[in-house]
Amino acid sequence: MTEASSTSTATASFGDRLAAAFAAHGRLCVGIDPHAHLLADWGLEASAVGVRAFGLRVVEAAAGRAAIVKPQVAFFERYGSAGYAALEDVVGAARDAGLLVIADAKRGDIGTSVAAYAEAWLTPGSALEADAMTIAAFQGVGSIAEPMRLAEATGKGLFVLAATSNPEAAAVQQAVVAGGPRAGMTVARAIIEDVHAFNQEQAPHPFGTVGLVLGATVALGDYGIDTATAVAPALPVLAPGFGHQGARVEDVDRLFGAFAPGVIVSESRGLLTAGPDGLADAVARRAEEVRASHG
Ligand SMILES: O=C(O)c1cc(=O)[nH]c(=O)n1[C@@H]1O[C@H](COP(=O)(O)O)[C@@H](O)[C@H]1O
Repeated sequence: MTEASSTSTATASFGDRLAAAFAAHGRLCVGIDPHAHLLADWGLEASAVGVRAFGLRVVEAAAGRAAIVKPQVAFFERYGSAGYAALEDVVGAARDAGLLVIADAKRGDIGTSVAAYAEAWLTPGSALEADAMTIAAFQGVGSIAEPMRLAEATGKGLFVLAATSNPEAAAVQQAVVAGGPRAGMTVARAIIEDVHAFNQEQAPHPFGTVGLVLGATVALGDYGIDTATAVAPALPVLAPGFGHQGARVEDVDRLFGAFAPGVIVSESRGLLTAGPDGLADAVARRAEEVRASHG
């Protein structure tokens, strides 16, 4: 087998797929967050039927206009097994429509338990199969070693919470690591270093398998994060906080510095308030603004 043919038969990594999605559709991620008030505004009932219809409508509006959708699992979980069935339909429809799906599940636990969460979202053929999931490493980055390996093996991605958009997280994420090889670094910075080290051990791709969640509402310097660091350009960054939480698309380069090439601009309510009839146009406009401001 030639080198070229062996490459073409290998599973594409999440980093390869993310780069392709950026090139085809830009960096906008549309959040699927069926809040109760949005369901009411959209004329949908507060039920599993309502969140299913909401999610499918967002998928329809995002397909071909944005690269990524991010269903917020919590809003589906409220309706128990029927909510999960609705989520399966929404995730499946999004993937069929060519969108990358980041399941916003924010799982975290001891290693054996978090490994099972990762199997649910990242195993090809599983009922909830997504392209990536959000995950918490506040029980130690070592606790997510198994999900990191699974993602690498299956061409899936992970986004590890590091500096989140909510202000009340600052005291924890700016705290200083007490021991081990990252002693003296902030928690947020230590997570970045560990994620980068994992990606470095894998085959090179445009972006690593494991990325970060860095809120667009926070000053990364306050978290001990150097936005000029050389590790940054290869890291996918899920950046929530645009729109409703106050961050602006035109500030991406200023906020993220060297991380900007990997930044996914994520927005939920700011787009979803356009309503079912206005959403497609709102997504198209925001995607264009993102493209105009940072490629
Ligand atoms: O992982 C996330 O997506 C996330 C991380 C973070 O630091 N802050 C944050 O707001 N989020 C999620 O991003 C979405 C933000 O929604 P809007 O504020 O409506 O755009 C919600 O689903 C949050 O759960």
